[in-house]
Amino acid sequence: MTSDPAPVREPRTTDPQTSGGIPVSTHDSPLQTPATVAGGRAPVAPAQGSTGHTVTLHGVKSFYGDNMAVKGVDLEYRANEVTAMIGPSGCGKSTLLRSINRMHEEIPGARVEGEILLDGVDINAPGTDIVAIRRMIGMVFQRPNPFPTMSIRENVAAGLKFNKIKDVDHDERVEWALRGAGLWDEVKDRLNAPGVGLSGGQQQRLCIARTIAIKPDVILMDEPCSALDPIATLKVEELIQELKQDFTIVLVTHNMQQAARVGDRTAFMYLGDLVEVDATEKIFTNPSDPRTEEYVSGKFS
Ligand SMILES: Nc1ncnc2c1ncn2[C@@H]1O[C@H](COP(=O)(O)OP(=O)(O)OP(=O)(O)O)[C@@H](O)[C@H]1O
Repeated sequence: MTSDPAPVREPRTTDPQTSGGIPVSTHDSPLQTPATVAGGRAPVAPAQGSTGHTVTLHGVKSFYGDNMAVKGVDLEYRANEVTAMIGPSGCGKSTLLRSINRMHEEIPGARVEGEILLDGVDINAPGTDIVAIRRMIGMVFQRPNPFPTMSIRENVAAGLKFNKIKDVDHDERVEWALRGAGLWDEVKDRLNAPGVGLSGGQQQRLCIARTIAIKPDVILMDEPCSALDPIATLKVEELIQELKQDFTIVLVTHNMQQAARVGDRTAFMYLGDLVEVDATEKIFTNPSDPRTEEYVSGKFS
């Protein structure tokens, strides 16, 4: 992080009008359509005394056609925590992640069963506004994916434009997000330069800035460091630690050291099942299930 004050610590609960332009709704749930009003929303009420947001999974099953890739997961992603998701290749980590912001269903034949609750509100309820969900549940992908024709500034402001968030000063929000992503000092003198001109690690932090610019409640990260060198990885890991003060973070990673460094809790998945979730230290030193023990001790990968 830079020496600048971490802007992501801005108390978001006092800032409902600029909290991402998520729909204000006259419906029972702020996720319901039709509801898009630029710039503000009635926030999904967080637990009293908390600024954070919780995602709760009840019996979540994710299918590709007849193939059940996620086999009934019960799990709570707690506010202001990083939950690391680990497990061997193909165990369903990414599928579960994409189910949480309704990206899974974009794949033909794919569907989800069970309940996914954001602060108690079912994101799959009939009439739910998918755009609103993706605004509240942001995602950072494996490979940095800045928009190739856009400048650094435009990349960060893109989410504000797409979501028609007009009642905030875009330049201020761009600076806020870039500071929050620990990138401001490196790019403040070249905001109009192309985003793709940055290094891989900087591009990933740019994508994180783009994600936080619309102030989501939850950030899903799918192996965000897998394309980065160790120094850039460390920077992004430090950033994740900072961001959890304002966001609920789910981090899919193949890198067990990363889970140990960054995760408050770690969830181990195997063959589509959630085997266990616990404090990261417990998972790595004294897990409850022998399969977890075997995996974290490197007996299979
Ligand atoms: N688009 C798809 N169509 C059909 N099956 C898929 C698709 N994507 C994933 N799968 C299957 O779903 C299962 C879970 O895959 P997923 O990518 O979620 O696992 P993962 O744990 O994230 O793996 P990795 O660590 O290798 O990324 C696998 O059996 C995979 O083959």
